[in-house]
Amino acid sequence: MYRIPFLDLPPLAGAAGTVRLPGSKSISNRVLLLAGLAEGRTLVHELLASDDTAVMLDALRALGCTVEQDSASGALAVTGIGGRLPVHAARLYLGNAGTAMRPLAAALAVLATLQGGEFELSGVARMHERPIGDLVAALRPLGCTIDELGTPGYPPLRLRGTAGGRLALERAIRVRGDVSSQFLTALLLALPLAADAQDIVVEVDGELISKPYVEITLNLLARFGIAVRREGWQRFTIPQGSRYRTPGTIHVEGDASSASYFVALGAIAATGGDVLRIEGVGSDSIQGDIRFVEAAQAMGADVRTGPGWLEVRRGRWPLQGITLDANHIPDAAMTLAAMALYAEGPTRIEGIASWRVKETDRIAAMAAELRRVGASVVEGADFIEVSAPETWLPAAIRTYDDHRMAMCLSLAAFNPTVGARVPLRILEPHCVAKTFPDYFEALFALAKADPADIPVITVDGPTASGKGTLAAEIAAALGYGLLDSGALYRATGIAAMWDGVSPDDEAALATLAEGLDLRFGDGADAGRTWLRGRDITDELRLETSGLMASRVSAWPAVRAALHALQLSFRRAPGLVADGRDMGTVIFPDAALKVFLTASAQERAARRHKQLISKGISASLADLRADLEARDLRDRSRSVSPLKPAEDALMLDNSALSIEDSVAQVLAWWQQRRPFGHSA
Ligand SMILES: Nc1ncnc2c1ncn2[C@@H]1O[C@H](COP(=O)(O)OP(=O)(O)OP(=O)(O)O)[C@@H](O)[C@H]1O
Ligand SMILES: Nc1ccn([C@H]2C[C@H](O)[C@@H](COP(=O)(O)O)O2)c(=O)n1
Repeated sequence: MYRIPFLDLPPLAGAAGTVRLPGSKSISNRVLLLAGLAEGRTLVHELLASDDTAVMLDALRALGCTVEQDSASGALAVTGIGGRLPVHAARLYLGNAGTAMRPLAAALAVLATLQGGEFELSGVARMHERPIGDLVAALRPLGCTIDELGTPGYPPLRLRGTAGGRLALERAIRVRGDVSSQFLTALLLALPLAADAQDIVVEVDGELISKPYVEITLNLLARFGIAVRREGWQRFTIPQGSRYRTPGTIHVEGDASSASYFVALGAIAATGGDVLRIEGVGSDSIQGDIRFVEAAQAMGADVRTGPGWLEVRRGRWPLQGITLDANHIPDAAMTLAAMALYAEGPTRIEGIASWRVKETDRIAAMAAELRRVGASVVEGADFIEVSAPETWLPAAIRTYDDHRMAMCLSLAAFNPTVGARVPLRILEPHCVAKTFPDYFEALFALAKADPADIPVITVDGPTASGKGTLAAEIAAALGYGLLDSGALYRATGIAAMWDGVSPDDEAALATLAEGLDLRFGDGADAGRTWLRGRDITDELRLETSGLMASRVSAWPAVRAALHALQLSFRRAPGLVADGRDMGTVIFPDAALKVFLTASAQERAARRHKQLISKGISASLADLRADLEARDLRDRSRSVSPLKPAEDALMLDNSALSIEDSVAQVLAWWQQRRPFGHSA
């Protein structure tokens, strides 16, 4: 996940490949709560790992459930409380997870009333602005004691009761259904806790919105042994004697709302025979948002489906604007507003008043951010109408701590498909952690870009000037990839030493370089390097390897052999490359070129300190002599000598800290980008 203040997306021109979706948030949190209330152990496969499920898991642990990884299956094992509270007091922090706050509030209100206890539920500031009053209003007449600790009608809440209390269940429980279907879902998930002695009836006031989410609830309740009887969408009966029974094992299907971004991506950018395949959700989905596919098809997407998969190609182009009542797909409908950027005629999405009480006021937020990229937008209390930009603008997109804002607006980066070529900045991209922590990684794995559009920052300079350190920090700050080009020459030198190839045998060295079986680790292995399957991370940094690299790199055939490999590192969202000729030869079109220097004395002192810290003794004088000899060879060779590019910015960091150098380069970078500092 990109934990950085902003992520710049280069103009993206196409998309193809396969994406495996993370588990559905709605299913994950319902399954977790049901498993937590049930008796016995439930193995949950393909659970979504995200902020919203993390807060639910923390809550279950605090309430006395056991949550562990099952080593045999790799699934998450939840051992529930069997409807009996082992813990009678807890303070639960639920972030911004509506799917945790509402059902837990109902379940703990019921449990505290019947078995005694005191529970406080709170969340982030926005959670305290998201309504819960209708649920409180449904629970209080039953005899639940609920204190509203902040603004009436909103979390935080305290739920309390004394053991032996009873619930007034003789009459139907009434709940409003026209603000959020989560209130009904919360009651349906919680009330089986009290169905020992009688049927429990819940009646909905007003037109129930987001019915498909209630269908998910009913479907999962059935999986846990609760067969709710439904009369239309107004009356629901939980039969007497209902008891949660673990199904033993349950699989969470991929998130249909998350699928919408990739369906849209295929419709916009899977051209010329390319296909975008989405795995984890398909024609057999129990999620209402799967019907987003119909809306996307109406706009022109070519979508084929099967059990557990979707395949998308561009169909009609440009897409076609539609008018749709999206009450049945409230979350995925946001993606239609992003597709509207590529449509002929306006796209009007109606029946979406609930957007205003989600993670943010999504109607206002979408309107503001779509306008930022150049779209014309009309908004109303319960609709939004979007027309494609006449002129695309490079924009810094605010995300309002709303995962869907970030994911939807990222689709604006595909503007080269309509003849524009503007980059996009997504502010606070880590908000996607709520449902799809690796969303941007998944997007970049599918996206195609013209290499010329992928920004490169080069850092060249003499040995031990701090290039590697600076490049790694800049890459981390921008979420860009990293090319340590010296490592390629070092690895070639190591391979030559292993194979007994002379550093003077240009042809043999070039053959080695050409077939270099080199692998750079990522994730938990980031920073490690393997040559022919052998870990050479430490060997790579030895002074002997550096000197050998300096010798082999002087041969034109070796440099030619490594050229294409270096270019292949230029991938979205961008690259920081360090070496000797990054700005002069390999990436002459780099957007920013830095030539980093420091005095020989300072560089020798740094190298000395570095070696001593690794327990390697070295003489300062010898080190200085070695690095000066290496610099001389690197500067005076006939091909790609070490020298600043004509358009490089010089940075002498002899008297600068690492932080100062990083800040300077980031400041230069900001000046080069079209976004300015807007937020
Ligand atoms: N601005 C700085 N101030 C102080 N120390 C620094 C600075 N920049 C880097 N260093 C330290 O200098 C040492 C050498 O840095 P680094 O390995 O990044 O240099 P390099 O130019 O990549 O070297 P090489 O060309 O040999 O790969 C490291 O221990 C690093 O922490
Ligand atoms: N782009 C590059 C990178 C490195 N080299 C050569 C010259 C260096 O002395 C040697 C080791 O590089 P380091 O890891 O210290 O950056 O490799 C080069 O010629 N061109």
